[in-house]
Amino acid sequence: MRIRLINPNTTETMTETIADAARLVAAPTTRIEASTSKSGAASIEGHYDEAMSIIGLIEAIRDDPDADAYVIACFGDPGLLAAREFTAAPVLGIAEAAMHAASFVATGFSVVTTLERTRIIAEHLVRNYGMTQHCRRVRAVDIPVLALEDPSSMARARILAECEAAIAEDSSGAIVLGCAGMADLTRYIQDRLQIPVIDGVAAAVKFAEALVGLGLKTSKRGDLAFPLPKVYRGLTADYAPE
Ligand SMILES: O=C(O)C[C@H]1NC(=O)NC1=O
Repeated sequence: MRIRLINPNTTETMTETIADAARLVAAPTTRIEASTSKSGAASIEGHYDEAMSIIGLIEAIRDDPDADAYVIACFGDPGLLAAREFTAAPVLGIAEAAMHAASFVATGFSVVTTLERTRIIAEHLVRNYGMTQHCRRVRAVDIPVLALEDPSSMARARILAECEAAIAEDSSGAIVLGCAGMADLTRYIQDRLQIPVIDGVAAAVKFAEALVGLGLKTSKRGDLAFPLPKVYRGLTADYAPE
């Protein structure tokens, strides 16, 4: 099978980190093809950035209509329901996937994300995904997303310390990494803290494989039916069904 992995921000190097994490767990028969949004912000750190990322996300799906599944590799899961309208293939958001995976291996988990403002957005996701009884706390290390790629930011050490605090203070049995850019930290943290650490990129890839293996596609009844055919002025992501 073939999964289209979409980084909705415009940072190619982060797409490479994400794709490496996906390929590490993908089945031998799964091909991971990664794309970086052609429009929007270099990092997504708020509602506005998420909104600005959705056209690029939809265009990435439009440009690869025959993937068996799609993964939105941004912890805000931007445009998840719009993407599920746009295609019949399964679409996974890394936040939703990570939270469900964590709920299968622990009775409570903590999320460690980047900025305070995205911490609040992650709390909205916890509620929207029905995870309030599983998520003990959402934490932020207060570093910008792109600092994850800067060794001088000490991001790795600060994230590890926040995970240690989560274990000591939150009664959590698992940690969810709250940013696609943290996808390369899973082993580093898990080996040091001896606790399940879930990166949403890896979780989403495996859930995509499972859904495709079950022959499940996105429902086209109700609110996830294909969009009504119309022209969208000024945009390139017109929806014109075959
Ligand atoms: O919301 C965040 O902090 C993380 C989110 N932003 C981004 O550009 N990729 C992400 O996964």
